[in-house]
Amino acid sequence: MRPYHQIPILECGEPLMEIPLELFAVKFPHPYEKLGATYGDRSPYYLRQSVIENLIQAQNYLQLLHRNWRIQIFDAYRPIAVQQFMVDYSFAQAVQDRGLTDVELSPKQRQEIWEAVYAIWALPSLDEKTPPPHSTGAAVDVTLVDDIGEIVNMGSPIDEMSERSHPDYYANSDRPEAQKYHAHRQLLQDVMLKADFQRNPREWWHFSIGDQMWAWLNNQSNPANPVTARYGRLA
Ligand SMILES: C[C@@H](N)C(=O)N[C@H](C)C(=O)O
Ligand SMILES: [Zn+2]
Repeated sequence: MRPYHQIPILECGEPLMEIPLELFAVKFPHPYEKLGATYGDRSPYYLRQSVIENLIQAQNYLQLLHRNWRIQIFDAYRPIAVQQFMVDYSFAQAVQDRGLTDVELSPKQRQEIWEAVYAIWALPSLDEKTPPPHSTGAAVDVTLVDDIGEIVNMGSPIDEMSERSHPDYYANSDRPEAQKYHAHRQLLQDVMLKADFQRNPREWWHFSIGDQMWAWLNNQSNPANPVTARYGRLA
């Protein structure tokens, strides 16, 4: 259980729709499809209708500051089966990165790796009260591309299982490079928050509106006006 799972969900029934990809930059081929994840009759480029509207707003704010920059969509809707696929993939990858195989893992090593996996991935829970954020169609993983179509350097890749994924990892550095990464992360956060998204406190790239994490973060900063989640699990 994460703290945001205490938030009640009052599903509003808003449809899941295809993101108008021509308006944004898009990570292609999709990183999880490339690994073999399957989406049935939907694709990872779906979100709830008003989440798409807010994402367009965020990009409009961005373009007031940098006329030809765009939000790049890395991932959006994720069925529970894909959440499970990515959790299993990330565990296997972490085992391999340590130069080990599954059968060689001690119970302590196994536990450490699962902790690292679940530090950035949500549990693929089938309980309707604790849906993984992307399975609600309310969460999106994004970065920025500049006017020549280059990905803006945020100082670490999306989905890296390390401290560098923390939004403020570079906040207090004296290194000019690090200060630039932090400024880029702040710019992404500023335009997304201006369009009412909230950012996952553990990941510089993950934003959502209307799910439990969003409601919990809103309630942390504005306890006098508590909100509930309006989007629950879709698949
Ligand atoms: C790991 C990243 N892509 C992500 O989406 N993390 C959140 C917490 C999730 O799994 O919902
Ligand atoms: Zn995410």
